[in-house]
Amino acid sequence: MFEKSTWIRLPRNVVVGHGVRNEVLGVVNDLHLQGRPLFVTSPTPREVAADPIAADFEAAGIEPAIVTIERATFEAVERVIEVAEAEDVSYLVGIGGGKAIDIAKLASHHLDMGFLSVPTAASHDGIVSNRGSVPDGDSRHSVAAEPPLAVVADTGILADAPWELTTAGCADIISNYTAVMDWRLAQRLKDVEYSEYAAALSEMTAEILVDNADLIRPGLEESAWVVTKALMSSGVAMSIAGSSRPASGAEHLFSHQLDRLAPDAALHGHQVGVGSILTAYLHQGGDGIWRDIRDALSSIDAPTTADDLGIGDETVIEALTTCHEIRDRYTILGDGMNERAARDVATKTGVID
Ligand SMILES: NC(=O)C1=CN([C@@H]2O[C@H](COP(=O)(O)OP(=O)(O)OC[C@H]3O[C@@H](n4cnc5c(N)ncnc54)[C@H](OP(=O)(O)O)[C@@H]3O)[C@@H](O)[C@H]2O)C=CC1
Ligand SMILES: O=C(CO)COP(=O)(O)O
Ligand SMILES: [Zn+2]
Repeated sequence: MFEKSTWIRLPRNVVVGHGVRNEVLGVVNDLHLQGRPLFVTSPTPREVAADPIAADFEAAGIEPAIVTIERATFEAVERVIEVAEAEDVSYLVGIGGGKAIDIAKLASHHLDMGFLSVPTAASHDGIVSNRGSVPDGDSRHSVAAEPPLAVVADTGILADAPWELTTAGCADIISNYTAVMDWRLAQRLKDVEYSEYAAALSEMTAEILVDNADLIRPGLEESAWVVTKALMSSGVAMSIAGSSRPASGAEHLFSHQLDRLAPDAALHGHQVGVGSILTAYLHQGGDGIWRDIRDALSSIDAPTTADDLGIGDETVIEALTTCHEIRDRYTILGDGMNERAARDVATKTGVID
């Protein structure tokens, strides 16, 4: 008897375009959300978007509660939950980059409330996904969470954000190539659950982005449009898979370890991009696609070396040799690289001198 079942949860409304910041209230009405919202944001996105959106709500007679978080931590999730309970809110709106959206997503899951995703930077592919990514001591959890009921992505805001945030989003997408290689490897060696549809969507998203690399230029609002669509598509791949596997392999483990070894040195997307150069080489050797990944990153001004990331060569080696321990996710790193092998791949790919 065939007993397999799946439950894919996706946003009901996706609104993308110039000036759609003004549509958040309309989306709330369309979803029949009642009561008071809690806006979860971080310092810069608060100024850029959360305060103006709050003014729209106030003009309509709804006074949002607002909580501003500084870092993506489980303590921040708890704080948001406490504020939500104290302020008697009915739904959440995550307004910001990856940290604000992840925290809103996790808190809404805990509270069993809907949430809206309002990205202010095209910097990560968690905009739509049903996963939250939070560091916890020596490990980093990819936690099942509430997917957004709706996404409102204002390309005007995204295009005005610092250019490096957009190149970080591109690099997060380009890293899908190696994430899918790791996923297929884990399926072959460890029989992990695998979805061909999610893998194909994730790879195709990276391919479309690379094919449109010439449209991705600073100051062009069309760039924000191209990148945001790719970020959403990658998030949908994660939701179809019910895991971050289509978009997170060993290159993400490398980045998560850098977050511990060199906090705030570089953006998530930039770190995973450099990780992807390294792990593509590990998968396929010198003749494989590592050069294409490096050239694609370089063509959009994303970092390709330790220097570009602002970290030392030894930090790269430490991250490479230890990041397999971060979580129980089988990748090309297997049970860990030794130092000589790590130095070899990092030197041959030009990531370190
Ligand atoms: N759940 C998922 O599936 C995924 C989750 N992630 C997670 O997302 C996070 C990375 O996202 P990322 O967006 O890089 O991180 P942040 O949310 O930390 O944002 C990066 C920086 O951009 C700033 N910023 C955001 N919007 C604007 C704007 N419009 N103008 C100027 N500055 C702005 C933030 O300012 P400020 O410091 O003031 O807030 C911050 O300094 C990581 O925690 C990662 O693990 C990434 C991919 C997928
Ligand atoms: O960043 C992600 C996908 O781009 C997902 O992050 P995790 O590695 O925490 O699952
Ligand atoms: Zn990522």
